Amino acid sequence: MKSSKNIFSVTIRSLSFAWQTNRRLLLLLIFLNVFQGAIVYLQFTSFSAIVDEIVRIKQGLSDTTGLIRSSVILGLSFLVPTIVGNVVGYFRMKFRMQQSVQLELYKIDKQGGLDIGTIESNSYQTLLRGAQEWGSGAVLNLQDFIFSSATSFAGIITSIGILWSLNAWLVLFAVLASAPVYFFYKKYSMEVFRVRYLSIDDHRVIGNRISHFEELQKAVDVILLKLKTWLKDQIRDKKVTFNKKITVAERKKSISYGVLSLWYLLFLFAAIALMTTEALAGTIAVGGLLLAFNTYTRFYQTVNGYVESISFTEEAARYAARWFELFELRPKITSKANAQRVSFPTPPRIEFRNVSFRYPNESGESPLVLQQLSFTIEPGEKIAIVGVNGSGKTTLIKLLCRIYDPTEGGIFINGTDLRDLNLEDWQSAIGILFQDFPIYNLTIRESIGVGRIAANYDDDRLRQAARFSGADEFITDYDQLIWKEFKGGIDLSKGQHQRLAVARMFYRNASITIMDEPTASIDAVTEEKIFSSLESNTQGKTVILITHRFSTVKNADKILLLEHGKIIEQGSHRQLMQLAGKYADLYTMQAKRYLESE
Ligand SMILES: Nc1ncnc2c1ncn2[C@@H]1O[C@H](COP(=O)(O)OP(=O)(O)OP(=O)(O)O)[C@@H](O)[C@H]1O
Repeated sequence: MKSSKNIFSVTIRSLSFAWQTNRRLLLLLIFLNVFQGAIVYLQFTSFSAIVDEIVRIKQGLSDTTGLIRSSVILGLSFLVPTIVGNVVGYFRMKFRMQQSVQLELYKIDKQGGLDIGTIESNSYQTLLRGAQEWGSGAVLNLQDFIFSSATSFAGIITSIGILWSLNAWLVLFAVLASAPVYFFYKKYSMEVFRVRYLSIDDHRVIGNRISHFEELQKAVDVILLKLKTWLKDQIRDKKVTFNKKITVAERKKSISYGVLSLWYLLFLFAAIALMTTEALAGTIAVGGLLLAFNTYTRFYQTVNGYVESISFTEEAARYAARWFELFELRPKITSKANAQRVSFPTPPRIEFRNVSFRYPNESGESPLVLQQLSFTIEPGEKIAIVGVNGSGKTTLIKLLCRIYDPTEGGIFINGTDLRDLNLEDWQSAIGILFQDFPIYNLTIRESIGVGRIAANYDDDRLRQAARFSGADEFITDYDQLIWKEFKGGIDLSKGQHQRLAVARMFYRNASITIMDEPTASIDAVTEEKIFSSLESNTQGKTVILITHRFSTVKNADKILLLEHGKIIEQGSHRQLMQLAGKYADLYTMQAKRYLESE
């Protein structure tokens, strides 16, 4: 019941999506499918008319006029569906392709507008995996179901009409013969289906294990760590278990179908007995007998086919529902309706006032990762944030970029609460390089240029950014594609990728530049070069640097030391060293290790 409700509501939504994107084609297809469902019965009626005409001619009761007319109709009843079938095939293909593009674009549109909190939530990820399982095919299959329903309904109604006109008992027999079909499909066909789809996780594991033999990085470990047998055993075990389950389900299905066929035959015999008795009594002609038999068997086939498609569609509906749930998601971090439009050609004053934060968590309250943070960043200041792993450094800058909003307290930009500023305006004033930055499979020009698309890949600006980051040392051609799988594409080392990412930040040239471990994979010489470029080219701009290398923070105007989400010390390097607290300890420890290793 629940699944029928689900299939119904999701099918209506897929219909409404199709209606919004191409209603003309949708209506045309529904009409043509209804036509296809009904026209086949014209073949049966005209054929039975031919038989009756022949009998009458033989008995000398008629001339050939009726025979010729019925023959022409029979010919047309074969010709027209063939033509219509081809037309329907073409339009269905066109419709499917159009819908598939529309669905993907609509999904991207929705996903692109979401906030990070939603994207990283478990429920969103589950939803996404569900939607990806069948891809847009899940929704397209539902739309196909609408068309096949049109054909089936037209067929069922026409055949009931014909059977009724011949003998009302035939309708009862046909309905009773078909009645258990749904139950059998639901129980046994779906069982096979369910085994397949419940094994999706196992198939995922199999796919993952196979990937160890196919992907270069993993294949290296397979050879060096001798993982072949270990992986092969896992693949075999999963496959054998799956095969056993599917064999059991298939066996049950074929036995149940045997029982179903016997039930059908029972009513078929009853129908044949009824009709032959009538034919012998002369209440119906031989043609009528033929028509009854053809219509009766066709009715059963149509119901059978339709029920099978319902079972399949119920499964598709489950996945299609994920698509529609995705479409309904709304970002939680948005601009207020009356948000203040701003632009920051020069950096603003930033103030954190008693900011506390916990990550959104669907399964209960997560711990506070930032607690009562209060500090200011004056325009043009160079700030460094240091602290051990997990102390909250990255989280702090995520709040500043308004990827999340504080749980308590507020961030004030030139005195205005960040939540009252236009989100896009604020984010376009910031350039941020995260430690796990993305690698773009683009050309070098694009890979740097995406830092500010609006600057339109300005050549001088690109070259300057590459020089500042040290990326110019390995760039020979700005149109070189960084994608090894493509012909002529190249791969870069981790550090080279990071240099490009830093170049992207220089190219962005934002009023507030934030860099989270920007030189983690970069050699010492280039690191030095990047920091001196940063110093000389960000005059008057605010720079926030997160790092574990204390040697790189000495020149910062202000250093914040975080521990367990709290600022435990803040000040310049000199002030903190004089304080002789935790910062001084950490700095001295690192410096000592350098000196010892010399
Ligand atoms: N998306 C998230 N959801 C839930 N908790 C998170 C998330 N990201 C980070 N945390 C938690 O918040 C705390 C602070 O993490 P954060 O990444 O800010 O630390 P960090 O100081 O930048 O660490 P590192 O030096 O390792 O980069 C950690 O305990 C971490 O587990």
